Amino acid sequence: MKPINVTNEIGNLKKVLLHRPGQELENLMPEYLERLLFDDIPYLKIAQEEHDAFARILKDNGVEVVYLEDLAAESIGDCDVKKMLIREYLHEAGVWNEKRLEVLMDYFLQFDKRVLIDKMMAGLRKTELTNFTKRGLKDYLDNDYPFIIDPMPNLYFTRDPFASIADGISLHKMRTSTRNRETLFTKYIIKHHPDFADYNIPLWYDRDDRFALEGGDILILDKNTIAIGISQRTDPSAIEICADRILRAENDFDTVLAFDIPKTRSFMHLDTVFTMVDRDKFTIHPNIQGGITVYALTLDEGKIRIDEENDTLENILCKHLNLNNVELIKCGGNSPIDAAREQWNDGSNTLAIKPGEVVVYSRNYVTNKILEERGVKTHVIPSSELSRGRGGPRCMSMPLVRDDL
Ligand SMILES: NC(=O)NCCC[C@H](N)C(=O)O
Repeated sequence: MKPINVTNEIGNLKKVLLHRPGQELENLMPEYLERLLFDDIPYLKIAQEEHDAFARILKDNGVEVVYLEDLAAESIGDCDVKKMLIREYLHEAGVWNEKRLEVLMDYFLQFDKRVLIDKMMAGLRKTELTNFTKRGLKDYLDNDYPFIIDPMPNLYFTRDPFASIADGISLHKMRTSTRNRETLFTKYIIKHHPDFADYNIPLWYDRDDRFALEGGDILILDKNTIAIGISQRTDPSAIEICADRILRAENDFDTVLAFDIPKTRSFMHLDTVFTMVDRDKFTIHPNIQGGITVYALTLDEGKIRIDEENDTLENILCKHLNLNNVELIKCGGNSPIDAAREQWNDGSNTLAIKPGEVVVYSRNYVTNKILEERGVKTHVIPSSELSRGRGGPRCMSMPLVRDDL
């Protein structure tokens, strides 16, 4: 079996990548929430219990669950790789002072692989380093800043740093430096992990590419069609570059639909406002139904051709997915109050585990009831704490293998 195979959004989910939230959440402080892209501080113990319930539901439904932290640790086959990873991690965390680098290399090298990965993810408090002394000018200026290395609290949103597409991945350049560091783990996994390294996995985008692209914006609507959001997190030029590479490769994809969505935090990624739940059913944020523009990117005589689609979202989806009818299921139904509240908690962000079966957050009960009434089976997970990071079940998962449809 190829290590990556994803040609749709809703086929039987076979293997998925998660990250169990860890100490990185305990390093969140009110002062720095905005920069770290959080709106509140989850209670770690309960967040872990909720996350375990998520993983349990997936496993009970035949999905193999693998964890980012395990794969990253298993990628460190020898001491050279370990050193390379730590060095790159430190550089990307903004450490450049030679003396500080040396001390931190020694600090991280003392740990076994799995503990090392947890430590890297958690970040480093000044109090954890015995004899922390001021080295660079920055240390004098940041006197009150409690971290030597920032935590990576968004890691449990495995949807974003890379996306599985056909037998390859797009490895992302993230919009913000806090999230860009996350993609380093994927880089090492595909290069060094025994389950991935031998496959020469195609890269449709790379973290060294110039423009921002995030996985929450990428939805594989069917084996021919990929949707990518032009959003607060994803640049149009990144979509063109990625589309060009995918459309030229040997696979069935022939169209990339670029959805121009509002560039605001509440619309963050395309999957914040639009997910696929069945062959012809989608959840949506009520506000996108009327007013979004979609551009169809195809290859025409070896060059990317762009067509602006001037039609309703329903008609655009019917046309490209060869369907007679599609159902758009509004988050929160017809009540603007329920819609706003449940949208805040990712009511439109569902993870399909097979056609017409999705994982959803318990707190979005209005939307969940509507889904059930429309014939969609919901697997409900607890959601008091996980939702505080502003992502739902789709954001918290990256499919590695799905059945083709
Ligand atoms: N695909 C997604 O919408 N992921 C959710 C990411 C939430 C995270 N706190 C962020 O702002 O990046």
